Amino acid sequence: MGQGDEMELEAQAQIWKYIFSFVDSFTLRSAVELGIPDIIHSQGRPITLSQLSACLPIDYANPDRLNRLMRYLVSIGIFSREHGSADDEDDQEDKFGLTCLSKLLVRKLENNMVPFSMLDFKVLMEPWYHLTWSLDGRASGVTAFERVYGTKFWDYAGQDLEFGEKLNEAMACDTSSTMPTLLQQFNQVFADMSSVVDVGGGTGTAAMAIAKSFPNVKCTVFDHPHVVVDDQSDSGGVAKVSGDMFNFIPRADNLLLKVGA
Ligand SMILES: C[S@@+](CC[C@H](N)C(=O)[O-])C[C@H]1O[C@@H](n2cnc3c(N)ncnc32)[C@H](O)[C@@H]1O
Repeated sequence: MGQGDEMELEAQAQIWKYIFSFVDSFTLRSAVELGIPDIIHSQGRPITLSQLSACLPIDYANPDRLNRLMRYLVSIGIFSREHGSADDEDDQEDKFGLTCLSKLLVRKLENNMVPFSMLDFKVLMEPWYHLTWSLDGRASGVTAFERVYGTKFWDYAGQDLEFGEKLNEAMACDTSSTMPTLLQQFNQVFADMSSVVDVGGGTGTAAMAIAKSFPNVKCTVFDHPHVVVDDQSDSGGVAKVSGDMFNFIPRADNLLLKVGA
């Protein structure tokens, strides 16, 4: 085979990968739904397919399909696989273990990313079918999301409460994992503040972390009414104010705008 042929094969493989990359999302989600990372973690060591199968929350797992699911997830680095020994009758089955990726999918462990993997993909995926439409000048500023749902993304989260709740959980889990670094890196910046409003601060994870580390800073979380309920009482040292930031933002010496990790 010539070098050109090899390059074309490699290019084809890459295109296959991009076309079918949604398989990664759905297999990973299925593993989380079944609690596979939790099961392996609770055993404290790699386990065989039959051991895994016995712990799954379904009556009877199809062994062939479970095997395929696990092998696919091994191929993308989510789980590890130790081959069984042909010489040892008691140890012939392959064993599946956690990798540093699947450790992030164990519910019990701090900073896990389970809420992100459990977002409602149906809601999120539909607008992508309208991506090409949204590039057309005639879409005149309407996003693909607005075309499908007739509203902006963050407003939709206020209408579909189940989706909104999962979204808030995902944002909070991301913020929990990044706040310790943020507080450490900008220690002096926070120490010098007298008040701060976390604008679009979700359910208040960042504001509560600031209030805990810097009790002298008056902290307020500000977000849509479906995310925070106005509540001036002391909840984790943080006042809660709801509204639309394009209309009004509570007064403070500092504003925090954190849109993700
Ligand atoms: C990407 S999330 C970030 C949440 C949080 N700051 C964090 O880092 O985890 C954006 C947040 O901004 C809020 N938001 C979006 N538009 C807003 C608006 N016009 N007024 C107030 N909050 C808004 C959303 O409800 C959501 O909670």
